[in-house]
Amino acid sequence: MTATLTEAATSRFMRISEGDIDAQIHYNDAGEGAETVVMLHGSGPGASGWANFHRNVDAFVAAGYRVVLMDCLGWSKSDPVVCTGSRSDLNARTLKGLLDGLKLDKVHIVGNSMGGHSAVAFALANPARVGKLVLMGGGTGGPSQFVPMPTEGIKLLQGLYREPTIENLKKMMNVFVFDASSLTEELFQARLDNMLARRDHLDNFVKSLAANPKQFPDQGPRLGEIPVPALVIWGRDDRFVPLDTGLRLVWGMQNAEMHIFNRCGHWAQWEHADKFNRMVLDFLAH
Ligand SMILES: O=C(O)CCC(=O)/C=C/C=C(\O)C(=O)O
Repeated sequence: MTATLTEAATSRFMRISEGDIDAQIHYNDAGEGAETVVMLHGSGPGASGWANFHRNVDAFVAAGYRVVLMDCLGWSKSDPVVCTGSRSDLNARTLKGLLDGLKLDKVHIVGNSMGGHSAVAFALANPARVGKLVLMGGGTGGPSQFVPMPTEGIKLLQGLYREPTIENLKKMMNVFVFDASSLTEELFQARLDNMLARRDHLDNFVKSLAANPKQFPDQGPRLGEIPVPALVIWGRDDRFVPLDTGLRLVWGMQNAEMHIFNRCGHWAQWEHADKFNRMVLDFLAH
């Protein structure tokens, strides 16, 4: 039986020099498999690889994968940044620097929300380095055709960056998931602690938005360049990035399929962790 992994035991740092990036990156590294799965977190205040994927790491390591959770610049224990261009491209360049440092030629990528946007940017810039893609609630196939943008969830997220209070955090997280009764005081507190530990990250996100409100440009016109197998996973009740933007990804990519969970918000990997883990592991293996 595999022992439960901890954030502290898997925590690592690396200095990265990649183009205009010269920064220290934090990541978690677990397992020793021949194939590696990189997991990329979303853009909420206090997000991190571990916060987003703590219900998934064990299952992937137990299935024989090495799992790397990269904390993007501007989140968690990675260096601060003000991003005035495409944050998807910035994250993709950072990931390239990390993979070069780890001497990993090819990886599978699981991206949550902003992580999905960044995974698509990485696949477009480094096509030979991606095995399979799993995109959950993200990928930037363009704006929703049905839901006013920015969505209710994104407005709450930006409000929380501007005023990082427990009240605003609860408002955002209640919209995050389908079943808000699954959110515990312990989870709120952990997220609040993460957020307030790095006020510089919060301030920098607000400055980045002021400099460039379109941090995640539409990659829709280039989706057809992506040939690798892609599994698109969405929550029917996603109030951050609406379901129809997921359909556009399946429409655009050469080799994509989609699974929609009902009774599921923006965090499928957490709300439906067991089924998510089984489905993604099956997709990676076949
Ligand atoms: O603005 C977008 O399109 C992306 C929004 C996003 O990444 C939100 C993610 C939130 C989390 O996953 C989180 O805070 O844990």
